[in-house]
Amino acid sequence: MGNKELRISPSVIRRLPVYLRLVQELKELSIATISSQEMGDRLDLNPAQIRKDLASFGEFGRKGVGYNVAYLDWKLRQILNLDRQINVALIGAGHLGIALSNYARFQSERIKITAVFDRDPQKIGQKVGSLTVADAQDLPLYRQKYNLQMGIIAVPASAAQEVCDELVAAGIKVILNFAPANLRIPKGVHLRNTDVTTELQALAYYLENE
Ligand SMILES: NC(=O)c1ccc[n+]([C@@H]2O[C@H](COP(=O)([O-])OP(=O)(O)OC[C@H]3O[C@@H](n4cnc5c(N)ncnc54)[C@H](O)[C@@H]3O)[C@@H](O)[C@H]2O)c1
Repeated sequence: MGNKELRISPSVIRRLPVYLRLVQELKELSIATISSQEMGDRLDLNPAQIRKDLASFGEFGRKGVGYNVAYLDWKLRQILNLDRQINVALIGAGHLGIALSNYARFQSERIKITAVFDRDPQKIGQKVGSLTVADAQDLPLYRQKYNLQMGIIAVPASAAQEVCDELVAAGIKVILNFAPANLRIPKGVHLRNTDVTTELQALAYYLENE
């Protein structure tokens, strides 16, 4: 990973994949150019914000013409390092791990689950899609062999910190955690948590009381 992200705020980085998703939709609709106004309408975002976000990476829109969709696609992928294959280590070949391994959309986005690990002897050696579940102890070996750069934690909360530490020790610095646990990470490691339960709990607030 380059040091380019250090200059760009995390909130801008979070919006870039949203722009990229819109760009994919536009490509499917054979739309060749789009203005920041139209992007804002489609994404429910302020067009000035979009222009400012994109301008952080240089001038690539033209006044009165808008953004060239193909160029935007190329540029966003370049910024997000999605112009190359990113190999992912998935830890935990349980219900969620298997579902994630079979989720084809990652593949098309150049993010590929290249190795699946577990520590349960019953699971090690089993097939998950086209992959064979490996022993979690062998993570450092696989990390080198397959250039694993990203980790996904799909183990129970009780094992999540230990797995996180193993990923970090193996040299993986970018981690997505699905376990409902607050993980400690050293400086230089980037962690994102996704917790379906807390999302649902927050949504439950909006239910009307009967
Ligand atoms: N299943 C879901 O729909 C879902 C949704 C959101 C979040 N989650 C969270 O994702 C995590 C996994 O959920 P699940 O339903 O797949 O659980 P699961 O019990 O089906 O699978 C967990 C797997 O992790 C493995 N494991 C445990 N400790 C390990 C370790 N130290 N190293 C390597 N592997 C280890 C187990 O052997 C098992 O195969 C949980 O934290 C859960 O809360 C699950």
